[in-house]
Amino acid sequence: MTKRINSPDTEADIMLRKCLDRTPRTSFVMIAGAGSGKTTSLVKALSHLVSTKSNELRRKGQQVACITYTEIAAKEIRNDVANSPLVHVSTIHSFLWTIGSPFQKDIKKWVIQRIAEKCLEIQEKINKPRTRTRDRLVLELDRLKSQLGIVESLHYFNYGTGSNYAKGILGHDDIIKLVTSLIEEHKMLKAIISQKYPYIFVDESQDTFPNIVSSLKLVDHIFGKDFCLGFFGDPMQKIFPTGIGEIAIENSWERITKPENFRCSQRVLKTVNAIRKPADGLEQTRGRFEIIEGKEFPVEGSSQIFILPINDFRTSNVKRVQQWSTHKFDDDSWLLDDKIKVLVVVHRMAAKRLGFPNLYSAMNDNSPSSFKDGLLDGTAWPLKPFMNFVLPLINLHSSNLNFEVLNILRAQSPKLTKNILKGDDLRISLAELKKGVDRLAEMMRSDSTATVLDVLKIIQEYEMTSLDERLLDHLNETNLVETDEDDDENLKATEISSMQNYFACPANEFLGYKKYCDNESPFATQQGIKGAEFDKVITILDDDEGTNNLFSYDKYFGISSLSDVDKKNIAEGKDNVISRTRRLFYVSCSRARKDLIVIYFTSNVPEALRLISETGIFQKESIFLEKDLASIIIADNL
Ligand SMILES: Nc1ncnc2c1ncn2[C@@H]1O[C@H](COP(=O)(O)OP(=O)(O)OP(=O)(O)O)[C@@H](O)[C@H]1O
Repeated sequence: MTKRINSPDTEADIMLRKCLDRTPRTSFVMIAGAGSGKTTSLVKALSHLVSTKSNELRRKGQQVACITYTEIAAKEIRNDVANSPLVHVSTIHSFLWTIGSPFQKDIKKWVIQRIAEKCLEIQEKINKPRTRTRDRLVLELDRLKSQLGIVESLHYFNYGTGSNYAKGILGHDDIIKLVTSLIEEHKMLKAIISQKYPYIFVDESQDTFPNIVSSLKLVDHIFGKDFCLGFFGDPMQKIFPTGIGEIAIENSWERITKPENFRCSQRVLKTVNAIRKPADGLEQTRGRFEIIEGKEFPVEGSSQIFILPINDFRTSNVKRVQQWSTHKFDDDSWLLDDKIKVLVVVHRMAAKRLGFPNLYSAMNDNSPSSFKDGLLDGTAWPLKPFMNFVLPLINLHSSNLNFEVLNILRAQSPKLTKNILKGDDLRISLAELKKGVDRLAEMMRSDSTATVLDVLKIIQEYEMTSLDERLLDHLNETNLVETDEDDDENLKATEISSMQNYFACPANEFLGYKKYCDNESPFATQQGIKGAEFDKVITILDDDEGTNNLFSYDKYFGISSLSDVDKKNIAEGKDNVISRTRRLFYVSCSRARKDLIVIYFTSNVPEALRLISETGIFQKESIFLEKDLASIIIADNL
């Protein structure tokens, strides 16, 4: 059994077990702060159901469903419940596809309707008297209309990274829209869900799409007697704009809270509580304890901030702070990559050190916001052929795992999926694909000069995986329709220039980028480390390095003034730059089990010092400046 299961029971765990034992079944929301053990309670609840309901679940062919935010989190939970076949742990997209994919006729109807909606939107644009791009829009309309004909003839739709209707592939966004609408419309699907998965738990529920919550609530509404929906979350940890935040609790539901924080040392907990205070006033208790010679002691830990100027020495100043910490704490592990976690908002600093500066610039600088956001976790659509195909493929290829290489090709290559090949045809196709794999491996070597475009062309030439339609449009320079002049921002033009920069990037920059996304470097994003924890955390706050206007530490601390839009959002009680940044800061600081160092780069150090001293987030003696690093000398090219 794992550590999580062995954690002592809290009142919340006992309350949750009682809730799960109740007939008729009762849905619930567990809402509690960072490090309070929500995921631990979830794992214990799964284990309780496996031990108390296994006969019933087996007899009825049922499973307990557990939806996690990432595949990494899903793996951890599967491990925690010893891979019990009675527990179905998956990410939301894969769960929805498991539910929706048998309804192929309805899926086809939905896709046809979706294309028709898109046609209508384009037709409306064509009808506008000021449309400059009528000719291109007409072409786009023709293309969509011809897709309609192809889709009519398709018999099977599959789930992929990006939608390609003509090839029968539905991407992430479409899966969410499609399956939630199927659940909403079909009572039979609601019945099937409640019969197959009588318990559905959702972890990190604050970042779940609202339409997923509402469609699951519909299942509960009709079949609630035999169905239990459980959400585990913390609205203060909502990171993504698409997340629901707080889940409204229905009348018959149970609300379970947890007052403790089991993760953070005493010092870090004080910081975390002070960050949260202006939001909802929640003050967590307890903090981390350790057992020494059979006795429990609170872990004191540390929490400090360095306020440093924005200059050319930021990267080396981070190193200096690490060096300073080794002296201060008499602990060399501050210099070891695998002992610390450095959390950044945007990654230029990480990108430079890990060898993907061009990829970073192409996807971040003057690019559409979906590219910038998707760069943070590897989900931007242009990156997907590399993240989901090229990198796993060359990794297996370099380890001579030919069978696994073949499995990827079997699953992804249209050469193998669109026709059932046998005998010589199959042999010829496989030999061709092998050539393609060898060429890709060559192009991705660290000494190769191949560009992203070169790699994509090879994928296309050898039909190794199906490429997203948007990507194909840029590759083939087709359908690059520009938006109307009366649009606020010429999004398509921005996308076109970003894609040109992206195509010109050295393809092997993806090697460093992958390390970054897989958390194999000390760097991670403040957005990407939900649910995780580390002994030593360095959080870097630097608006100057980022162009993501969702967050601003200068605005949060009061160094720069708020825009009219910010003021309007605040006045109207809407989510705003201050509340978003506070949540990001809260999530990143609350990852530290023992020691936390915040490094804040700002253009106005004296003012930042004054304002931060007033917040009470850090003790006065824990606030440091550049002069405190004076004795630390390291090479500036680090
Ligand atoms: N009852 C408990 N007793 C002691 N330690 C616990 C208990 N519950 C959880 N922990 C420990 O506290 C830490 C945080 O737990 P967990 O990750 O489950 O919290 P969480 O609420 O899901 O966190 P977050 O929302 O910040 O991601 C883990 O190290 C876990 O082992």
